[in-house]
Amino acid sequence: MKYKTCVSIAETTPTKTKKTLKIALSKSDFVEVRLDFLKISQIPEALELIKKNLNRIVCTLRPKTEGGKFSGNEKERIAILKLIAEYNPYLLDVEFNTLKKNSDLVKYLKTTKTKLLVSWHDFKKTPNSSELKKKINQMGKFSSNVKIVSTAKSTDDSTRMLELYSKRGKNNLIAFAMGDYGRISRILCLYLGSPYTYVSLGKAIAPGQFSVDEVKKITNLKK
Ligand SMILES: O=C1C[C@@](O)(C(=O)O)C[C@@H](O)[C@@H]1O
Repeated sequence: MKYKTCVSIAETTPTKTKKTLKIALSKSDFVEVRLDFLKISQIPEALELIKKNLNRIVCTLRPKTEGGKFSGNEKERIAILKLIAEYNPYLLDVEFNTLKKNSDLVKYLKTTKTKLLVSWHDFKKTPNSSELKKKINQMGKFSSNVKIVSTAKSTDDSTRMLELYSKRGKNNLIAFAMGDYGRISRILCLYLGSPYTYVSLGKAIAPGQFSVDEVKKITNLKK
């Protein structure tokens, strides 16, 4: 069994994105390109530069309200999400809150072949089990690829996120917690069925992220 990684990259120019992507792809199964770190005008160029590798790329365009850096307005973000969908990446990450508010976008994405990863983050805490389960059920209405990420303030918070794997039904679930207390869940999620875990190339872009080398060392202990 191979435990898979997804390196998150967050560069600020299309050229740097391409360069870092090459390194990331040589070390990791998948790469998440955080397109929200680019200026709006640079995103089409970046997509052209990386299109050859999009079958291993998760595209993310996170708004500021969800912890991202996208600098434009929501109308612009929706238009760019539609553009990204045309490139048919391995997965297109779209927030649950965005999908709930934009039935037009949901309809449009259905007309493309793009596989959607519906995501939800809590940057402050880990909700209780029943809230988490309810959330997953609601998210599953948009896609069978579901990602739910919380912030752990205790080991118990982290465990609660991992318990979700026994309730995932038919969903491809990615569930773990950010923060120091969540670090263990970034590894254990792999052993519970997560398709991959998010890692960095060295500098963490989210609280508690391991580097790709660290995760490889750990997962190679058990083959
Ligand atoms: O949702 C996630 C997970 C993440 O926040 C992490 O904690 O590793 C990193 C983000 O780039 C990605 O979109």
